Amino acid sequence: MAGVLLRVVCPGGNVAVAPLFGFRGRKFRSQRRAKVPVVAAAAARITALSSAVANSAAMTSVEKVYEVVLKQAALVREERKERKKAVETGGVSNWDLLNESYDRCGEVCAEYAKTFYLGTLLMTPERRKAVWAIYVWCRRTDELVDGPNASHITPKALDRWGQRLNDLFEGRPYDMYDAALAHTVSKYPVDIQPFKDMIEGMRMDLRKSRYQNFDELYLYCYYVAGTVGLMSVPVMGIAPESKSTTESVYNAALALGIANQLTNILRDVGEDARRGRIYLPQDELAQAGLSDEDIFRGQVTDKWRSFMKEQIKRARKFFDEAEQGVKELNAASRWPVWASLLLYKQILDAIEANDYNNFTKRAYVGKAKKLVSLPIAYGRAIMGPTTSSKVTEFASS
Ligand SMILES: CC(C)=CCC/C(C)=C/CC/C(C)=C/CC/C(C)=C/[C@@H]1[C@@H](COP(=O)(O)OP(=O)(O)O)[C@]1(C)CC/C=C(\C)CC/C=C(\C)CCC=C(C)C
Ligand SMILES: [Mn+2]
Repeated sequence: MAGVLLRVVCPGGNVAVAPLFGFRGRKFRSQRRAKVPVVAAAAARITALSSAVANSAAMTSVEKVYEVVLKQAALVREERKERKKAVETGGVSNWDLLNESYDRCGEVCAEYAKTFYLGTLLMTPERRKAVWAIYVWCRRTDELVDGPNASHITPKALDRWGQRLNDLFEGRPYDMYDAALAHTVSKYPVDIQPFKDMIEGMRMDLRKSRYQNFDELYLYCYYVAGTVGLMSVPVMGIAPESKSTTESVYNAALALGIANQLTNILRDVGEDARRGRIYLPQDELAQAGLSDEDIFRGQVTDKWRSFMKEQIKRARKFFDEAEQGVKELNAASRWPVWASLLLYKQILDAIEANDYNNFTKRAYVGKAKKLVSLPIAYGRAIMGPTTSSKVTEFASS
């Protein structure tokens, strides 16, 4: 019987291995996917194309990332066709332990990310648990380079984290948190690629503290945040009545991640500079007559205001692109995603309200505005997919 073994490191270091849940004859998604040769062929063709093309140095980051989006969309599109019935959830032999794993993920999400947690409470219980599991893995990955032990992290440690990810996707989770994600990826058509790419983003954070141009910054934003969008779409679900191409929905999810990360960078300029990190593109700083020293000095000048206005304008463009895709999501997912989008986007308004002083003032959205955003998000969420038929599905054959 294929099963998920929970490897629990006990006090004193010995490892207990407990069957968490056995899938009676069930194949894990990665094994099950082999049953769908079309998916493997589509993915192989796109991988071959993307690796051939990706070798050409001329590819921009947007083109490189779009290759990933095409592959993700192809995988999900084929799974949607194959998934004739609701995903069976049987075969789990220890629901209590699994539900405790999900509950622990929910506690971490509530503790570390109140805004996202608020969004997940607007979801169906099944989707909420899956997003909690994804959130915890993302947070743990970010904490490797952003958390209290960041100074000890090495590329080798990231290699081990990547191996642990492979094990998780193959149904061998290391701990309770991994077990929740192992169940989530066996239940939803979530692919491992965005998770691997997020780890690549952490490698980038280890070796890079400056970004020469927006092409470099875009790739970083894809790695650490656009990936979250790609991870989330299979769980959020695309509305059955949507006429949009899968690629366009994935592009919107990618755009939301990019928009969030750009906003995060603009919010944390002072905090990041104090850690010796400047994510803002060097060429754009120079064009605005600004230097790293201006950022370390932390003075709000007219040059800085003018530079920040352009940066905020670009971040808003990515939010606008993301908004095109939210209405294509499953009805049950639109409210939390609208809420999360509107709340994060308002950080840009807060930076403007602070007269662009993101050196010493942390822009945030107050409780009143958060509360007002919920009914506004609900009103947006009622609007469903565009009914006009769009470009036919990308010909993956
Ligand atoms: C309801 C909802 C949107 C849920 C998504 C929750 C989720 C899985 C979030 C993961 C966030 C995370 C911890 C990622 C690790 C790397 C990281 C820290 C990314 C930055 C997030 C901000 O974290 P925080 O505010 O805590 O910042 P600090 O670490 O304190 O500096 C990021 C800015 C990226 C977050 C990216 C997203 C939430 C993208 C979400 C996109 C979707 C859900 C796609 C929706 C689909 C369409 C079609 C639009
Ligand atoms: Mn962080």
